[in-house]
Amino acid sequence: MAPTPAMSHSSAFLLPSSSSSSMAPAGSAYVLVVLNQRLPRFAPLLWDRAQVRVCADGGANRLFDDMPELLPGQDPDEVRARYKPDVIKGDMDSIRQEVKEYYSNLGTKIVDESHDQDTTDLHKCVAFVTENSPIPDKSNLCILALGALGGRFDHEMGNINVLHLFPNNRIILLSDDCLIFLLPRAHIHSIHIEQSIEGPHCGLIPIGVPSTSTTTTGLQWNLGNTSMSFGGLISTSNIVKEEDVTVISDTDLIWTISLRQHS
Ligand SMILES: Nc1ncnc2c1ncn2[C@@H]1O[C@H](COP(=O)(O)OP(=O)(O)OP(=O)(O)O)[C@@H](O)[C@H]1O
Ligand SMILES: Cc1ncc(C[n+]2csc(CCO)c2C)c(N)n1
Repeated sequence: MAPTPAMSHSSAFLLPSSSSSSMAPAGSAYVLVVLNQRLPRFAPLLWDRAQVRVCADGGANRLFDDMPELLPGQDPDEVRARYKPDVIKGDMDSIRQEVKEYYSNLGTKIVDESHDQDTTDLHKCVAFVTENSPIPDKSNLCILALGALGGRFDHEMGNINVLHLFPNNRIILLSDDCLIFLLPRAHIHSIHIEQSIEGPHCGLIPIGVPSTSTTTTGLQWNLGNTSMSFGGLISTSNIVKEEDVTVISDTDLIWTISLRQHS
């Protein structure tokens, strides 16, 4: 039998610049996707670490309005000119005209897909990144979606669906309060916990299909060859207990962990 492939995960991209281990994990190429919710406090930090920056439709309004507020004491016009997205993509029903013109005049590529009313703006942006982004080695790509959680429930579910639509891409959904990513089935997942910025609350959730066998280490309530399903057991309000958590499961699972508020 072929050995189970290993996959490691880390939130080191959220470590402050002063931290000794704050650099992106070796080789990761970050792409930022700004969604249409208030920018999280760490947006400027992740912007600087990203190689490509994309706004999903109304996300461009948030960049325009919120970035100067996150950087008080700096000239708002200079901030706006400095934080110029590479691409704005979506069905363009939420971006304000003045914002579209402003970034278009700065050279941002505008991709209007108003004809497609069957896929979300996040879906459109992830498709753009995986198909067209200038990053040469797509295997190192990690897409950080800002403002993906904590808002309208239909949007949150649409965002989680994007994780399942692109199971072979690393996509992390972020808000000020927590992050979420997919653990594709049949890998041994090793999740390094950055204790200064995340935890202790976490969850492992089988969205879509029940798991018949999930095994974990490093949690207060570990699973041992346990099945999970909606209507049965799902792991919420769990607690990380070790620096590394391992998960193996026969179906895709969602991993979520709380973000510390002082970070
Ligand atoms: N309240 C929210 N909660 C979570 N994600 C959101 C929320 N609002 C927007 N998003 C994300 O930002 C993307 C762009 O948002 P935008 O408001 O431009 O979309 P939209 O298609 O115009 O929404 P709708 O027409 O349903 O209001 C969405 O595709 C979604 O991924
Ligand atoms: C069954 C079904 N439900 C909802 C929509 C609407 N919808 C889904 S994604 C999207 C674009 C949002 O920018 C819109 C309008 C649909 N097409 N099909």
